Amino acid sequence: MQIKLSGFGKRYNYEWIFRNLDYSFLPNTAYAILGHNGSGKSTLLNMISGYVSPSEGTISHTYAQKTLSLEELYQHLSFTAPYLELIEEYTLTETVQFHARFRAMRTTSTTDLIDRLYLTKAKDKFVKDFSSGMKQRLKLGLAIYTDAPLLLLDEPTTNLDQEGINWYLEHVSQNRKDRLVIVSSNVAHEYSFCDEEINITDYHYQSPKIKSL
Ligand SMILES: Nc1ncnc2c1ncn2[C@@H]1O[C@H](COP(=O)(O)OP(=O)(O)OP(=O)(O)O)[C@@H](O)[C@H]1O
Repeated sequence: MQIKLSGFGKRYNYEWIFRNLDYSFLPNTAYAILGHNGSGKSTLLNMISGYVSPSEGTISHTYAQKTLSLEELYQHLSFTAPYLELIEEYTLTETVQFHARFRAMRTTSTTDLIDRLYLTKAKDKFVKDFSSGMKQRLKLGLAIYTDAPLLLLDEPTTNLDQEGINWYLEHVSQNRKDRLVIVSSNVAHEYSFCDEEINITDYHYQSPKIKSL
């Protein structure tokens, strides 16, 4: 997967979040989008996923020498973020089975994925009874092990303790080969494996009046 942003910008009401972003995300590379709280990291990740439209500029997603339409893109990306919800009424096993009905997985079976999550003992537990760290591990596991060439992770270690962070780093590192991985973060350990860093604040818009001061 390759992604090209040209003259990319986002404005909410009258406020430009970022502007004039020209960037190419190359295949088989891991990128970190960095910046302080409210700088626009999640907005950019959502735009890369096709969920949020740009206010100006264009984006293209290319896979196997073909430019993907928005509908095709959804089958080629895997995305998780702290604000995305799980179905609380399902057990862990039901959650994994439900997900696997719609998406091809890199794991061999439901049990295989649950074992990789180190959540075997919780296989029949309802998601609503999971701790916040268990939920985050489940969301990350579903994202990392979905067989998609584009993996987007927004603040991946939210709610994880040190053991959970180690688990995430091990599994994302094992599964980054042959994929484009983009992580949005302001915590160093979340993106230590990344090859490239983009600071979204470099693309913050200043009006010509402010610039000249
Ligand atoms: N739907 C929206 N409508 C209006 N403003 C929005 C909307 N979504 C985001 N914003 C604004 O855009 C800016 C960037 O938000 P965003 O969530 O992308 O930042 P972030 O860098 O991911 O922050 P954090 O590190 O806190 O998660 C913020 O000022 C936010 O208030």
